[in-house]
Amino acid sequence: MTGLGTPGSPGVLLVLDGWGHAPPDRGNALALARTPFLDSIRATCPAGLLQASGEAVGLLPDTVGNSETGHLIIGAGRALPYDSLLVRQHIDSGAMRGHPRLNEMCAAAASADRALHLVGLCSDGQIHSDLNHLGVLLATAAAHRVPRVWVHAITDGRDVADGTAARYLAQVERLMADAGTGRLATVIGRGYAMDKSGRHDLTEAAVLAMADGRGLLRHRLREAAENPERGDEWVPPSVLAGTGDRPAATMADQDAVLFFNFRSDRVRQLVDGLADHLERTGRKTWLSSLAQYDTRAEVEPLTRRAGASGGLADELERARLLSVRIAEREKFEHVTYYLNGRDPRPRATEEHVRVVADSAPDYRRRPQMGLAQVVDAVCSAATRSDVALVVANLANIDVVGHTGDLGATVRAAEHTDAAVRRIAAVAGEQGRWMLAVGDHGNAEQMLQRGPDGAPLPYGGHTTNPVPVVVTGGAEHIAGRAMAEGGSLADVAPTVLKLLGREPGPAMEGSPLL
Ligand SMILES: O=C(O)[C@@H](CO)OP(=O)(O)O
Ligand SMILES: [Mn+2]
Ligand SMILES: [Mn+2]
Repeated sequence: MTGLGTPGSPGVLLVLDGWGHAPPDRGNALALARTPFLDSIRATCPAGLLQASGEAVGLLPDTVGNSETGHLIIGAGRALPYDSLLVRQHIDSGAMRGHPRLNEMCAAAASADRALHLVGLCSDGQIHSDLNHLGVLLATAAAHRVPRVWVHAITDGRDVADGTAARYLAQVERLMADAGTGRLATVIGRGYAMDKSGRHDLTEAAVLAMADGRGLLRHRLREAAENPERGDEWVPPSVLAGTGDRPAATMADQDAVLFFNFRSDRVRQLVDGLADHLERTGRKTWLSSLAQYDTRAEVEPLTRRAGASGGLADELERARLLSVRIAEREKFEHVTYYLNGRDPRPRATEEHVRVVADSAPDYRRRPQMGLAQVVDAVCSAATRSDVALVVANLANIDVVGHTGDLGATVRAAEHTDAAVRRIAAVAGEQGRWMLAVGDHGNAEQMLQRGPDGAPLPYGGHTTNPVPVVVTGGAEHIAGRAMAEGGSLADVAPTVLKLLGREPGPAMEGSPLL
C-alpha cells in the first residue's frame, strides 16, 4: 500500500479467543496447561486483567462475555449497549408489548385466522437469546387471540451445560401456560438450526422441520430433548405429531414468523434458508426478529442495534495506517466485521486474510486447528514495513473449549502458547510491540456444578476477567505497570497510543500504559 501514514511504532494485536483468568483448579484448562511463554510475559511485561463481561462491556449485569461483544468493544474503545440489553430494556419499559410491528403481526394473524411462529434458542445462556424474552411475545399473541401460536424450540447445550434442554423446554411450557397460549411445534438442536459454517444441509433439515413438519414425528415433543444421543446441541429435527401421524404444525401463507434470538450470526443461515424456502413454495409470511439481523432476507427488527462508529478502524483509516486482519473462518467475522463495529464497508487501509484449515476438524482431535497457517500469516504481515498493525484472532482456546473436553482444551492452550511465542519473537525482531488480550472467558472454567453439586463438563463462556499483556515496543513501555481495573474498552486507546496516536474522540476507554 503506498501513501499510507508512517506508524508511531508498528505493532501486533492478538485476541486469544476464550482466554479468561481464574485461580488454578481442576477445571481450569489454562492453569493445567503448560504455557511457559504466556506465564513469563504476564510475569515480566506490563500485564493486567480486564473486565470482558456484564455491564463493563454493555451486557446485562452478571452476563457472560461473548465473541461478538468482545470484538465490538475491543474495536469501539467504549462500552456499547449490546442487542440483548436493548431488548431487555424494551421489554422492561413496556415498549416491546406496545410495539406497532408486533401488534400489527398478531392482529393480522388473528383477523386472517393465521398462525404465529416463534423461533429461537431456548436457554438462558444470554449469548444468542434469553428464553425469558418469550413471555412478552406470548402475552401479546394471547391479547390479540392469535388462533395458533407455535414455538419452534432450538436446544442449546453450548451456552449452558449439556443435558439441560428438557429443563428449558419445561420452562417454555410454563411460559406458554402462564400466557394461556402457545404449543411446541418443533424441537431442533442448535447444531442444525444455528450452523454458521456453511453446512447448508444442516440448515435445510431445520428449515424443512419448521416450515413443512418434516422430521422425527413425536406425540410428546419434550421426549426429543430427554437424553438425546449426541447431546443437546444435536437433537435431531423433531416435530409434533398431529392427527393421523401428520405434523401438527407447518408454516402457511400469511403466517407470521418471529425469531427471538437477539444475536444474528448463527441464525442468518436459518432465516435466509427459511425465507427462500417459503418464497419458493409460494408462501408469503411476515418475518420479524427481536433484534436487527445481518440477513439477505428482509426481516423487520423490533429493536435496532446501537451505533459503533469512531472506533479503531475509523481511526486507522483517518491516520491512513494499514492493518492486516487474520483469523480462521470460525473467527474471521470477529476480526473484521465486529471489530469494525458491524460496518461491512471495505477500506483501503485494511487487508483481510481468512484461514480455512484443511479439513472440517473434530476440534478435540485437532486442538491446534489451523493455528500454524494463522501464525504464518501473522509473521509474514509483521515483516512488512507498510503494515502499521497486524490484528489476529487465535481461535483455539474458545473453539476447543466449547467441546467441553478438558484435555483437548489443555492441548489447545499449549499450542496457543507456542504460537504466541513465535509471533512475539518475530514482532520483536521487527521492532513491533505485541498486545495479547482475551475477548471473554471460556477455558479457565471447564467444569460447572450440576443440580446435585457434582461437577459437570462445561464448555460455555464465563464472567471472569481476561488477561492483557504488552511485550516489546518502546523502552518506556517495558518497565511500565499497567493500569488496574480496566475493561476491553481500553484496548483500542492503548493500541492507538502504542501506534503513536491519540485515542479517537468517540472512545471512552483510556490507554492502559
Ligand atoms: O459459538 C458461538 O456462537 C458462541 C457460543 O454460543 O461463542 P462465541 O461468542 O465465542 O462465538
Ligand atoms: Mn470469543
Ligand atoms: Mn465461544
